[in-house]
Amino acid sequence: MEGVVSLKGTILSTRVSSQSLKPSNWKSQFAIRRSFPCVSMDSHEINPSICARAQKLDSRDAVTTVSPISDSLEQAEQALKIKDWEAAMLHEEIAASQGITIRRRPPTAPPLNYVGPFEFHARNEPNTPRNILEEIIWYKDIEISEVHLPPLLLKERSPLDALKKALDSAPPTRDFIGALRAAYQRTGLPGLIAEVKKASPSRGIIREDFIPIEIAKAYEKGGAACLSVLTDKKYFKANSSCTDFRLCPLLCKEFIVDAWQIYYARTKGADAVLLIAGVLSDLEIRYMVEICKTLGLTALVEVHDEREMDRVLGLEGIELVGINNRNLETFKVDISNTRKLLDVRRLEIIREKDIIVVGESGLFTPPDISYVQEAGVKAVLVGESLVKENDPSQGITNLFGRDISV
Ligand SMILES: O=P(O)(O)OC[C@@H](O)[C@@H](O)c1c[nH]c2ccccc12
Repeated sequence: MEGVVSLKGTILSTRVSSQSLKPSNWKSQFAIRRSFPCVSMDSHEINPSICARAQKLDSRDAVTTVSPISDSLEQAEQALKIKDWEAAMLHEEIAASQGITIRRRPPTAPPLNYVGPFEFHARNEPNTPRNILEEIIWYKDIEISEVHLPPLLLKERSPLDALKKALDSAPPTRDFIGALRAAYQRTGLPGLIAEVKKASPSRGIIREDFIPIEIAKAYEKGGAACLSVLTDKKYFKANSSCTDFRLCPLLCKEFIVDAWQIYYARTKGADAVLLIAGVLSDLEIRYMVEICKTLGLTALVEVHDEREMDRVLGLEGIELVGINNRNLETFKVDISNTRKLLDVRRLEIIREKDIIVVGESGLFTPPDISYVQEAGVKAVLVGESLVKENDPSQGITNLFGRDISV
């Protein structure tokens, strides 16, 4: 069985035999030291016993140095994978303590994406995703890191070092929030983030003749302040990575579970990325928002319920918050969700922190736009109602009840 392991920054291909793991001895075979290059764990955020385990088990983003006591690389690889899996289990504990119901990985066995002896792990009930968001998240992990996409794994085709190098010559990012503010001031209506998406798990194929660049151009002509491009291939049928149209500022709409994806999006022309609070812990959001800032990207942090909203409003450095009217676990859409989350107390925090709120999903008519605007949003994210129009540019005029391009 083929396996790949990165030791001391070198990518090495190894052959992993199904026999190579002996659970009783893998821990004693190797000394594993890890360091935390950029994450500091605030002990006040996490309960002390978790914190103690965190120090023991370390973080998924840690840099790993392995000193093989025996000369078997295969066993080193297995030890690393088990360690990683243990750390992921710790993550689940932290996430659960913050009310996150989406499990990042199957709970009762190492995830499907692990090769080697774990490939025969049981497909029992807890290892079946409970809803579509969980399924997407589990698959995303496989897609970016472990699954064998020919000829190489996605992450290994573009390792972080290569992405960082590519960024040295990348054009600067454009001001996503600035564009939304300017549109709001110019039109008196919420700034439009117009979404380029071919399909979704809830709606199926939305548009058959789907040419992203044509749709993007029509959006810009119709007065969109920013674009959003869905890049998930399996569930949203995207046919490109975050295409850099070089039109208005661009949001790369991905299910981000790994900081590597942020770098990748930046090299593909993104000016902003989506962070979903229902999937990411507070620490991860803070960490990823910091990465975004160093890369000049805007983070749109998406919430769906009150608990997520309060978590996100309590974090430092948040500038753009999206309220998704669609429950990604059930697909139910209800635009009154925007109003429900924007009560007087939260609106006050939003004003104090100078946060822009984006109303997302299920917006089809001028009354829908007025409704979320009155609730307090200064921007909207709209896909389906525009994509399915023959002329998406005219779709924008219909949506706002007037031509917002002038
Ligand atoms: O097509 P709609 O209902 O106008 O929705 C657009 C956008 O809000 C939706 O695509 C979306 C919002 N958040 C997401 C997170 C992942 C995938 C998709 C989304």
